[in-house]
Amino acid sequence: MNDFAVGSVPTVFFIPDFITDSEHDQLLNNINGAPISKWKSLKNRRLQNWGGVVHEKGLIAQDLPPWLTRITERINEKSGLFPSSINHVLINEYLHNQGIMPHQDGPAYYPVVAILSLGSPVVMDFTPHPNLSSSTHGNGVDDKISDPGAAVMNSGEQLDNCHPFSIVLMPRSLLIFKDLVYSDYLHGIKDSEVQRCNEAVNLTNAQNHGVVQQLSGSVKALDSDDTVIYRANTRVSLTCRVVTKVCKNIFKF
Ligand SMILES: O=C(O)CCC(=O)C(=O)O
Ligand SMILES: [Fe+2]
Repeated sequence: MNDFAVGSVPTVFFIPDFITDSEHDQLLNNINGAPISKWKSLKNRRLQNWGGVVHEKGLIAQDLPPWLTRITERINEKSGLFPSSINHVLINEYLHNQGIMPHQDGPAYYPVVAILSLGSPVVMDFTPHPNLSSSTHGNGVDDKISDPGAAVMNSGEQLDNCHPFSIVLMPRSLLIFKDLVYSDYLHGIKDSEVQRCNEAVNLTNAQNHGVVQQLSGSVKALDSDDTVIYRANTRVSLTCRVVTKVCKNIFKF
């Protein structure tokens, strides 16, 4: 995996062409073919929850469908970073002007997350927030937003190696982050249609994939010489994780 480490903060890995074009399209077909009742609408995106419900006491597990285990098993094998089979997949769908507020994933999950991207590229921003590491709750399913205003650092010491960074998530790519970045950073996607990526840790790679360009015209909060991505269509992502505690025999009395 070290071949795929990106940026200067350890524990972030990016594999640009993790799946083929046809696997990409098959996944989208399966996702779009799921019953409409499988979608849960949130304020700024909609999602499908696979693997069961993440409950306070653990996962009330349901088997993942074969079209998902095919991919989660490959992620497990290739990364070697998960302690057991991936048992939970959250599928998020974002329209071209939707995003996800900066947040930290809940403590129910083992601190490694793999995000497979489909559809439109987006920029994911990471912001250090060491104060959060021991203070979050929730299951990561709801839009639980940590207050970015609370990101006040009491001293610079802890942050010597911690600075904000961003990554361009191209379709078919796999992002994995863990440990420090999982616990001490917030991650989010801006809800803007044009996203700045001048300093993305994988900019060269994104340029090679032809997903970035120079800003044309003027866009609020962006400079004329900014390198950007234009989100022309919908993005769908698969957030794959391990819920360590699984409720067994929940309906057995
Ligand atoms: O869609 C993404 O890339 C990120 C999703 C995410 O952060 C989450 O579901 O916790
Ligand atoms: Fe997340």
